[in-house]
This record gives sequence, C-alpha cells and structure tokens, in this order.
Amino acid sequence: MSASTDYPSFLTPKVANENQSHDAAIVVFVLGGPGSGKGTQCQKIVEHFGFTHLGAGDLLQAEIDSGSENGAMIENFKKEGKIVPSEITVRLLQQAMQQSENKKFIIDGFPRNEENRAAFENIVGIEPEFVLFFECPEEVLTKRILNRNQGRVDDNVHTIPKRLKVYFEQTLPVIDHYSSKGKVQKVDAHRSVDEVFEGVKSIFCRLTK
Ligand SMILES: Nc1ncnc2c1ncn2[C@@H]1O[C@H](COP(=O)(O)OP(=O)(O)OP(=O)(O)O)[C@@H](O)[C@H]1O
Ligand SMILES: Nc1ccn([C@@H]2O[C@H](COP(=O)(O)O)[C@@H](O)[C@H]2O)c(=O)n1
Repeated sequence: MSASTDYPSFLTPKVANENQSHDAAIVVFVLGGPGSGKGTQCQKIVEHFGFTHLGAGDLLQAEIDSGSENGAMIENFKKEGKIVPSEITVRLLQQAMQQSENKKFIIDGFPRNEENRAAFENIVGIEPEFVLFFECPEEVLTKRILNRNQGRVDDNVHTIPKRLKVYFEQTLPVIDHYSSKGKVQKVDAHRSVDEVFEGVKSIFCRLTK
C-alpha cells in the first residue's frame, strides 16, 4: 500500500450501529508493555496510513507541562507508574479527537485498565475497530526503557517494576477482553523496528479485504 491518500476500505466511515452517524470516528487502540515500541510504530502508521496518533501518556504529559490544575497530581501518578483516574484521560482524548479534522485515530497506551475501557465506552461511545497488541518479553521491555534516554520521570529502576506490574495485572485483562471479542491483532515486537512494521502493515492490509 502506498501513500496516505490510499486508504484501505475498512477506514471508510461507516455506520457501525444505529447510534453512530456516518461520520463516526474510526479508532484503533494500541497496547503492549511499556517500551514495547507502541510510539515508534504509531509514527510509522501515521506516515503510511494517514491516521492521527493520540498517545494517552503524551496527552497526560502535556497536562503536566502546561501547569494545569491536575498537572502535579498526574505527575505523581506517573512517577509511581499508576494509572491516572480515567475521567481525566478520557476527557483529554475526547478533546483531541474533537479538535482534529481527521476521523481516523490510533490511540496508543489506552485503555490501560478496565476503568479506562469503561470510561471511554461511556463518555466517547466508540468501539475500537481493532486492538493492535505488541507482544515483547519483559526483560527486553526493561532494557529498552533503560536505554531510552529521554529524561522521563518514570524510566528508572524504581518505577519500571511498578509499570510492569500494572501492565500484567491491569492491562492484560483488557487485552483478554478484546481478544474474546475477536478484536486483537497481535504482533511480535521482539524484532527490529522495520520487521515489526512489516507485521503491522500486513495487519492493516489484511483488514482491507
Ligand atoms: N523494535 C525495536 N527494537 C529495538 N528498540 C526499539 C524497537 N522499537 C522501539 N525501540 C526503542 O525502545 C524504546 C521504547 O520504544 P517506544 O517509546 O516506542 O515504546 P512505547 O511502547 O511507546 O513505550 P511507553 O509505553 O513506555 O511509552 C525507544 O528508545 C525506542 O527507540
Ligand atoms: N491510559 C493511560 C496512559 C498513561 N498513563 C500514565 O502515563 C504513564 C506513561 O504512559 P506511557 O504510555 O507514555 O508509557 C503511565 O505509566 C501512567 O502513569 C495513564 O495513567 N493512563
């Protein structure tokens, strides 16, 4: 598939159920452990498939940086690897979606727990088209995070085990939930960036048929 103008057919806005209008947004959730390469692959998906990338962690970081009233509280959650109350995150996602002219979103790092999932369903009311799941061994995740060098408050030996615990205990059940609905597209993320993206591309291409 070539350029961003060449959208696969499943991205064409459609009526998913009687409550959704013809211009309803298309949403793909992107999940995987911390450091599995979600952000890296999302950038490539944007370039090749014309989606808008919304990183839940990025939106929360922007709140911290803006000095908003919730900023200090969000930063404390992040330092401890905890999941920020869902209403905050979902409102940020909803705002970003409403402000975008695009209607095709990859939402990265969300839903991180059952509360996130239920809040998105209740507030935004859109079911994901599918869930892209980057599977990667725990020791690889830790190495990648420790090598990331972006000055994040949570990329350290104190917080990494807490983030991994949250991932295994709270995020995997969400992936299981979508799996039971036949919505999970799994990619082996323990390969080079380009090899992983080959897997991602084939999923998008397969879903156009
Ligand atoms: N396939 C890969 N092979 C090796 N390194 C990678 C790969 N993909 C990403 N990385 C590197 O691993 C680190 C984590 O990647 P990235 O930030 O994309 O992960 P993430 O899943 O978005 O992480 P987080 O959930 O913590 O935000 C980065 O330094 C990135 O350059
Ligand atoms: N749905 C989410 C996503 C993120 N967070 C908080 O941000 C931290 C960093 O997230 P990344 O996706 O950039 O790894 C994460 O550890 C949480 O503290 C959140 O609360 N809810």
